[in-house]
Amino acid sequence: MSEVVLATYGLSKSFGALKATQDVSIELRMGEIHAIIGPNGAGKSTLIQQICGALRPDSGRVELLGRDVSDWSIQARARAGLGRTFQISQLAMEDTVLENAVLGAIGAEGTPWRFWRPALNTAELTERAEAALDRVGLEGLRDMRCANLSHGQRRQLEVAVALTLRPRAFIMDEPMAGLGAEGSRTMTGFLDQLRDEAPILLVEHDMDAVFALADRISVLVYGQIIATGTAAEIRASKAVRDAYLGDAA
Ligand SMILES: Nc1ncnc2c1ncn2[C@@H]1O[C@H](COP(=O)(O)OP(=O)(O)OP(=O)(O)O)[C@@H](O)[C@H]1O
Repeated sequence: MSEVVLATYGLSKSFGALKATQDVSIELRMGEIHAIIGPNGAGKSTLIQQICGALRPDSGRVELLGRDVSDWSIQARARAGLGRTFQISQLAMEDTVLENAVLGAIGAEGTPWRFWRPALNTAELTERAEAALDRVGLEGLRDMRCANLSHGQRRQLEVAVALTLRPRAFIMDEPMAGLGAEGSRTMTGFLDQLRDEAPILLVEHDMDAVFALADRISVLVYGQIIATGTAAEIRASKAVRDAYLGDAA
């Protein structure tokens, strides 16, 4: 079995009486896409936030590349190789595609934010940013203002920004959200290739994309993982049908 890159052990988080995640243990292995699915309010965002370091769990721990990162900041986890794309865009709309990617690369180096404009001349950063744009197919749009990109192109740029960190593991929160059929196909094809570079923990409501991409799927319901398995195993699971997928399986 391939190497575990990212793992949670017994992550629990409550908001008052509400148990948003309960004893969640999952593994992300080299080369795989592991999807987390579940109904609205199941705890998917809460889980991701605990993995990224935005929310402190009540109990449990997070390991990245075999190191316990539970007490590390978001930035420290990112520098250690945890790449992330967000549900809500973090792009600087007035800046160009290349400038946004360079911003990501600067984040990777830990350079203070205010120095970023002069840093545009730093060949290494620009090279890293250009390589990431190349990788997502946006190389022809490097001088376009981000505000002028289509929604799908912005999603691609968000992945490029994350790629400038040279992540060892990716966390993606609904990368298909708001994409039309063609945009979803493009993104699906892209994620399919990306998994070889860095495994992806994928939270996604688009079940066509999940079943097309995921090597393994974990189903989260009321904060608990009720099943983990291949797409075929998850489709066949009575517990999953009853709790979530119903006839969609
Ligand atoms: N900061 C918070 N304070 C109180 N309750 C919260 C907070 N964040 C989330 N919750 C609650 O925790 C539960 C899990 O929410 P979460 O957003 O993690 O679910 P989700 O699976 O990501 O949902 P969706 O698919 O709709 O994004 C929900 O009942 C939500 O209302």
